[in-house]
Amino acid sequence: MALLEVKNVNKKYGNRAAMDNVSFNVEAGRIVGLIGPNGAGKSTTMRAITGLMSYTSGHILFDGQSVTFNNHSALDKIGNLIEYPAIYPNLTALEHLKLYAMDTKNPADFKTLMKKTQIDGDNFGKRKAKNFSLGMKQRLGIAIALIRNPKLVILDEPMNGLDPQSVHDLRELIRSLADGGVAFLISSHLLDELQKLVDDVVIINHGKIIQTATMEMFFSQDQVRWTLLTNDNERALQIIQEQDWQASVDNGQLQVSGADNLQQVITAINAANIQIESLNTASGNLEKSLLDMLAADNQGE
Ligand SMILES: Nc1ncnc2c1ncn2[C@@H]1O[C@H](COP(=O)(O)OP(=O)(O)OP(=O)(O)O)[C@@H](O)[C@H]1O
Repeated sequence: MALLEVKNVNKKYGNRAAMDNVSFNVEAGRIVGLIGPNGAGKSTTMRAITGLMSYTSGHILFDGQSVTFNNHSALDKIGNLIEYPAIYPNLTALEHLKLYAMDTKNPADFKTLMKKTQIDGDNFGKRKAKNFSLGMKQRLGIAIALIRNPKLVILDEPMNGLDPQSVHDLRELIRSLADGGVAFLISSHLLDELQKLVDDVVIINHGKIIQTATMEMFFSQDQVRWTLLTNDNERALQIIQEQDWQASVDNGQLQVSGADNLQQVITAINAANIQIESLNTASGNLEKSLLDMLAADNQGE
């Protein structure tokens, strides 16, 4: 059984469906990216899972227990950074943890938690939160989310406003916590960053889930495999299409897919006396794949 099961959940604001038959699972220890354009329904979905909001129909099961607006018992095992926890300017990191642990029966060991979330270094110590950088506050927020030893942590746009080093540190932190068995559901607009982090993607558009896949599956559907620059792209395009492979010219580069291997492509182009000036194996690009998928979904409406 999945750790989190969201099944056929609907949520309406007036006549407008913010969640339209939303279904997806989160397995233990997986990092799942909830991705979609502005207004797609990401925050609404996250709020429903944390019991912060009622939903019209469907069900949400966490660790086998039902989560609704009126039933929060499962929530002891879900940490979240949706409604940002209050950070008190005059308290240190440790004082925050003590405060947030007050209503918790078995809080995480503070020392271990501080080490895990890297809020134990010289930078923290006796410093008060008013002197923390955004990245430090973000790590403290995650530490607070982890105080109940949750099995799932939900993070809404956790990388917003962070500098590249802090984004990198946060990514490493999330990965190490997931390796320790904590599952994550993360929304972010920073798709390059998300791509480096997540195991699974759930794509939402206009309140509907349009795809759920592992990151690997997602990119195996991404057809572009090689990018080539030749001294005669138009002719090379023709040659490739004659072989029944797929090709297009994009930004002055040939995008090729469908051949069994790169050598076949090179051989065919060389045989036509066309010079290859550069070539790259295209790695999957979440942003491009997502934009293509949304364009197709929006067109189908
Ligand atoms: N309290 C509310 N009352 C009425 N409509 C709402 C409310 N909250 C959200 N909506 C609408 O529901 C839809 C989904 O909003 P939601 O905030 O979940 O999207 P999102 O994917 O999180 O967007 P963003 O990336 O911009 O935060 C949007 O059309 C939004 O305008």
